[in-house]
Amino acid sequence: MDTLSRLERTIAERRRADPSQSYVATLHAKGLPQIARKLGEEGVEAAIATLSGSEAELTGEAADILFHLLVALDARDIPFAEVLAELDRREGTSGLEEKAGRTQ
Ligand SMILES: N=c1c2ncn([C@@H]3O[C@H](COP(=O)(O)OP(=O)(O)OP(=O)(O)O)[C@@H](O)[C@H]3O)c2ncn1[C@@H]1O[C@H](COP(=O)(O)O)[C@@H](O)[C@H]1O
Repeated sequence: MDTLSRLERTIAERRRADPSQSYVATLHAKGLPQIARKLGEEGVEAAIATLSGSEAELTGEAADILFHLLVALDARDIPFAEVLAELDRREGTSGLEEKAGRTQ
């Protein structure tokens, strides 16, 4: 099992844990708005690190954003496999075609 799949499984397990013992459970106890807020914050922090952070800082922010994205997907009951399937669907199609399809 790969790293993201293992993390996805851990996050699903920790969802119902004691919030005093689990960061994932703490996020769930605070609700979907907090889960969405953390994902947004991590996105901004990753963007800032892209512009002005060290390689280590951007690597850390990238890990944070993947973690918080998996928490958000789990909270909405969307398997990560569905995201991968969507990427597979786009494979071989130019990003410009994809963009044009979305604006039609
Ligand atoms: N990969 C992660 C992971 N990455 C980042 N984080 C947490 O995400 C938060 C990042 O938010 P910030 O940088 O804003 O830090 P913060 O101010 O402490 O966060 P907030 O209090 O504002 O939420 C930090 O608290 C990190 O500890 C993670 N917490 C957990 N995991 C994984 O999830 C598993 C389950 O964790 P628990 O639910 O705690 O058992 C762990 O074993 C890890 O594998």
